[in-house]
Amino acid sequence: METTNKANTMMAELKTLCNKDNIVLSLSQYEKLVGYALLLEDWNNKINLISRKEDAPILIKHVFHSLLIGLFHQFSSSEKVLDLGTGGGLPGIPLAIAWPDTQFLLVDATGKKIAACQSMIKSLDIKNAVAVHSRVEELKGMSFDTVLSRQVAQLEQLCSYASKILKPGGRLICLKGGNLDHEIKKALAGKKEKGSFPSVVEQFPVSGYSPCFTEKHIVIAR
Ligand SMILES: C[S@@+](CC[C@H](N)C(=O)[O-])C[C@H]1O[C@@H](n2cnc3c(N)ncnc32)[C@H](O)[C@@H]1O
Repeated sequence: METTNKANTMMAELKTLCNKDNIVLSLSQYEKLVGYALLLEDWNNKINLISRKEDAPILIKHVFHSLLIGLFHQFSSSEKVLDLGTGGGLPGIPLAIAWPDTQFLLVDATGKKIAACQSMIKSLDIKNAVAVHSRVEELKGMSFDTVLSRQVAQLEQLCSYASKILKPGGRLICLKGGNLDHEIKKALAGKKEKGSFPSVVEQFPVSGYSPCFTEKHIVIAR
């Protein structure tokens, strides 16, 4: 009974935010997103997946934050997406729920985090996401239209990984915090060693979407 009340309150909160920002989702997608936030909280009590600082609800700080990528990039049905360093499934699981026709591969170097992702994907019956225990450098014979990454590495390093696995014309989309000017300059300066990737880097502030996202940006490298 208590869990149902908590889930209903969370659903109402998420709906308010999504409606305000024109993120259109069905009831079953809201249920899965709330279900994911609850499972992530449970798993986080067992293994370290996300920060344990209780400064903001998981649903906003992690789930809604991941969904914001969809406001800056429309995923398509034929698109192949990699979530590099997914940890507990961020941003890959919320985006797979929101974009059920797009295929998401979630990879992480830590096996127990991937085991948690696999369990959550199964419990939530998410058909378009697969979680694999691997370092990104070890993915062989695979290429992607889009590489996503949240809180994994400096942009220059992420561009180096992405340049080897992106299809021509693909993009790297990162969720990052702080002042990124120096990081972006370094990524652009290092492009000669990475087959001219990236040629363009854009950053979009997301602080307007919630007070939880002060100094946070979406960075898109092409
Ligand atoms: C700070 S966590 C962030 C996890 C998640 N993206 C999030 O936003 O909560 C960084 C994750 O990246 C993974 N990682 C770092 N380098 C990696 C690599 N080269 N290949 C795969 N995973 C990597 C780590 O194992 C760790 O789980």
